[in-house]
Amino acid sequence: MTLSIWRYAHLALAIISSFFLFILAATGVILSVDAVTEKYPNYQVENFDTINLAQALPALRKVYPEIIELRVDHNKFVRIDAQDIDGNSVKGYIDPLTGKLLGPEIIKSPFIQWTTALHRSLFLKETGRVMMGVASFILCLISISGVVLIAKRQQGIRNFFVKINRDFFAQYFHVVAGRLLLIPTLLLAVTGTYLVLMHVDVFDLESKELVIANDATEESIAIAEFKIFQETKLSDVEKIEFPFMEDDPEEFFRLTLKTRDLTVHQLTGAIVAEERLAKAVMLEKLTLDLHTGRSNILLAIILGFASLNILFFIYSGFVITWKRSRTKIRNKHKAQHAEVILLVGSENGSTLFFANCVHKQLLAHGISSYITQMNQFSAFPKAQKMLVFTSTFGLGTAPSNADKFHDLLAKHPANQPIEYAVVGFGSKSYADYCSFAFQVNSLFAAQSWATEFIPVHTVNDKSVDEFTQWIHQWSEKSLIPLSTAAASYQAKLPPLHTFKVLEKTATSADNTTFKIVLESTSKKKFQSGDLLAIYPANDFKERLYSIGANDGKIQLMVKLYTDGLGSSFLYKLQPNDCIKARILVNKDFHMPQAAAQVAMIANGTGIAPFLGMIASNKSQTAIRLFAGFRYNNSLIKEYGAFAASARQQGKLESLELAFSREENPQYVMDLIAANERYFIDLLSNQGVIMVCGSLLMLRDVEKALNRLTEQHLGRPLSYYSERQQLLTDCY
Ligand SMILES: Cc1cc2nc3c(=O)[nH]c(=O)nc-3n(C[C@H](O)[C@H](O)[C@H](O)COP(=O)(O)O)c2cc1C
Repeated sequence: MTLSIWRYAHLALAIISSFFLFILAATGVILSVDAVTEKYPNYQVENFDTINLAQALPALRKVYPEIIELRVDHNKFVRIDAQDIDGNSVKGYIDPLTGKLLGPEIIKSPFIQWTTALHRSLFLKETGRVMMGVASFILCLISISGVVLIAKRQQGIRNFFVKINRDFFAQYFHVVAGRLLLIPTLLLAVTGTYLVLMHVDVFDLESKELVIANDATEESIAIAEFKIFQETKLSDVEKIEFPFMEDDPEEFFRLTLKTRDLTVHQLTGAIVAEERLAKAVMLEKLTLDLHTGRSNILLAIILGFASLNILFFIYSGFVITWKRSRTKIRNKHKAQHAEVILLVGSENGSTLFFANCVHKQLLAHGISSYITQMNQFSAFPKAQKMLVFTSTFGLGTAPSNADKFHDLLAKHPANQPIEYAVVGFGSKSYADYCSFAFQVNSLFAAQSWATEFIPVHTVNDKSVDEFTQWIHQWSEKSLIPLSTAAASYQAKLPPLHTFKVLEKTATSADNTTFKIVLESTSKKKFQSGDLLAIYPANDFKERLYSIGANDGKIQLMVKLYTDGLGSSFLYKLQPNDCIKARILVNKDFHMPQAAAQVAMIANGTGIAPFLGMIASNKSQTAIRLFAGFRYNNSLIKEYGAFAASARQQGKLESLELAFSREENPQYVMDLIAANERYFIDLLSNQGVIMVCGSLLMLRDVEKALNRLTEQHLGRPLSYYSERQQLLTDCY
């Protein structure tokens, strides 16, 4: 909870000031480049810091009989405004010991002047300065809240600089750059704020005057003898105004030094008046040096990077926020009425994304699903199933939207039995891998009303493959078909394409399955086993069909349900009609390339991808097809004809059929039992079994195969499925 307050403060401050910070940072980068480049060409002379005025001024007077002004800038370049012996006006950088002209006066380009004005005040004068000052102050607060967030993330300030595990690019670099450039960023922010405060007269800038009596009796001496000139280094000088008329005792040298202003008698060298600068003015100069890096090239470069990094912070900060908030929780059903409850613990939004993909599919299947954050856990009187999707943070602790779950679960016990399943999202780079998910699993296990539906499952680094493994398990046990295609759980959905209907068969009294052949108008590539996602109601409701690829065309086998949204939509289509759909690559259910032997087991429309795989079995893999149907109807005759032709071409070894509603009812499990030896040999010889069709059939097939492997091979079926020797796609 406390994390949230800091995070919200950090975010709110960033949002409020982002526009101004963007301008400050972008112009800051330009000005820092200018601060670096203005040091080239280098007009600083050797041993500059040792030269005093008693050395420099007499030498310069020889070369320039009339000097109006001498300035020493923050680069330690000496600039003169004078007339030379020939009476020519000279304005430029000189060697203070020889008077040699080193280069012309540099005037800031209009672009730099424009950038400076924008940086300081947005061209809005005093109002703009105040706005930029406030933005700088907010940057201080953002930096401070950022430090707190990093400390919390690192489990304490002691671990501030401990290695950071990479979650995703924007977040990783936001934190890494935040740590690296914290000091320069704070420096920019504090000095920027102070400079604005100076300009709005918050501090006393009055110089204090201290008049020293002039000793009128002193004799005239050469300026090289002036004590004050001997004591004053050029490096302490900002500006010297020379007397207008030489020898006139009423005309003085006026020296603006770093810490004081002096009026010096031009004949005797006596200090006539001295004004000491207020501390605030000196501090302002120092602040300006620190803010601009104008007096130190290394500082200018570091500050330039810090400014550039502020731009990156703005970008990465918004990416993080977008990722956290991109998945919107939308519920169609009320919590009190929902049968399936999805509880989500997510810090950065990725777990919520996975959970929401499941939620949407459940809704599309007409299941009353309700998704909420774990910290919103309350009474769910109609719940039958609870699915927990949670990440782990810190040292195995809850994400911030799940930290109250422990208490809430105890507070709201259910009055009905509920089956739960927990999916943990984490990273193996942490010692406490998914430990919060395990804690939650144990919490549920301790509730009298809760029964574990399937064991806790972990997902490392947001692996879609590992997540679909859980989907397989959960679907198979619940008989609720969820997509096992990785593409269904990726943030970037494949694009929609237009598909033209080429052919569609009709259903008949003894056959409710029809075939529809589609062609992609954009020549989109696909393989048998991929899925076609259609949107019959033109909304989020998605229906998936297994693709059988046939000569570059998509062949679907669809069972027509009178109230089926997807099947009736497809059945109404006529040749030449076009639909929008997307192809979801289902690489876990492609024809295995390395296997010498493949057994294909299907029931009903599950035969569709196998028809395509057999038709394109050019490598003549030894395929046997085992298929179960209800009736031996006209469609089966077509399959028979297809199989006979495939066998002739060497693409298929055999087709074995089982009919459940004919005389001597049989199921595919009976076909497996009748071919025991074949299946045992196939698995021991690295062959692959593919299953497509109903989840119920899959469950029975797996039972039958497991019995075989345990009895004859001494291993459970899971041993072979882990080795990709059992591929399934059931619904
Ligand atoms: C600061 C931080 C601490 C983390 N701590 C753990 C941890 O202790 N155990 C773990 O398994 N994963 C840990 N992770 C990894 C996340 O749990 C994992 O990236 C997860 O997928 C993030 O999901 P979310 O985006 O829904 O929050 C941590 C990640 C971050 C950024």
